[in-house]
Amino acid sequence: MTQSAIEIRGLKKTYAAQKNAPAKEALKGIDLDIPEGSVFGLLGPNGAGKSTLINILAGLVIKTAGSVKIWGFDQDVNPRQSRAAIGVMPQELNLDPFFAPRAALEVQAGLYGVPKSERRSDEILAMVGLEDKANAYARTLSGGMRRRLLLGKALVHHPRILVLDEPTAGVDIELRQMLWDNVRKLNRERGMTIILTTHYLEEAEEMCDEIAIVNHGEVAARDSTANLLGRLDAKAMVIHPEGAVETLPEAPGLDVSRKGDAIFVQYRSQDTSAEDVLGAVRAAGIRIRDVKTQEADLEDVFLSLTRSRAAV
Ligand SMILES: Nc1ncnc2c1ncn2[C@@H]1O[C@H](COP(=O)(O)OP(=O)(O)OP(=O)(O)O)[C@@H](O)[C@H]1O
Repeated sequence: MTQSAIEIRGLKKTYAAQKNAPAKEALKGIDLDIPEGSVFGLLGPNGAGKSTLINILAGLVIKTAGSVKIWGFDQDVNPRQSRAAIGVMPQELNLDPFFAPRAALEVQAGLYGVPKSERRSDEILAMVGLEDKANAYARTLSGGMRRRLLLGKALVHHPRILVLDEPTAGVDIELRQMLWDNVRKLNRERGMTIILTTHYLEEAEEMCDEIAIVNHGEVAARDSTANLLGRLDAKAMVIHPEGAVETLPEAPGLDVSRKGDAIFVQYRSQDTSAEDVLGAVRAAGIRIRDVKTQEADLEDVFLSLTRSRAAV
């Protein structure tokens, strides 16, 4: 059986009430096992609790209840070992502006107590493509370079598990590709377990073996990427007719409604083709002036998953 790199049981986090805000239960009892050697995606809408979860793993936020084991080490019993097993690339570009990349890596290694003989700063700089910026001040680095340096910093203590919080939010295609390549390499060649949060379905599809969807502080779904995305094949077509429409088209598998003057048709691409939809529209005597198709986006995905879960 595959070992768990991370084992989370009954994890709860309530942020205390502030002057202007009531207490917030950000995590409501999460149980989650993340298999060793996997690339695992944490998806969820804004405010779902992903950052809270990751920050607890990273030791930056203190949990309210429950237990977390990282690489077999319970955070409460072996805090040092559990922290050493994990590296986190944060979302914010929070770099000390006075340190050049090589110095930043050395300082980080020092913080983690990595002996000089085991430091690999130049190797890491080469890996993230910053060897020619080794001695440039951080404030002179572009956003993309800063992000790569943050990835480097997360790796200095040779962690078994790498956590990437929204690694490609707002980055260009070239950097995204480079980050993906790096992450794949770390996973395949070094067996590193990777956990990433993302808003991009495409990224999750490309990178992750398994996905957990977090919603309102709970795990709403957890499955292999293929199974999960297969459940999300909802599509929609917006059809602008010539003239007014008396009767809406009807056919099995179609969910038809009006959207202003247009006709809005939702269907599943596994069971229904675009031709089936257009055929049903023509069969209702409607002449088509224009058509647009829409893929399900992440919001639809969360809605459909949370709805189907509520219905169980
Ligand atoms: N320090 C804090 N104090 C009070 N409430 C907080 C704090 N941090 C987060 N929250 C609240 O907890 C909930 C979960 O937030 P969290 O940042 O974990 O969500 P998220 O899924 O990471 O969202 P995003 O995708 O926007 O980063 C939100 O309602 C948020 O407002």
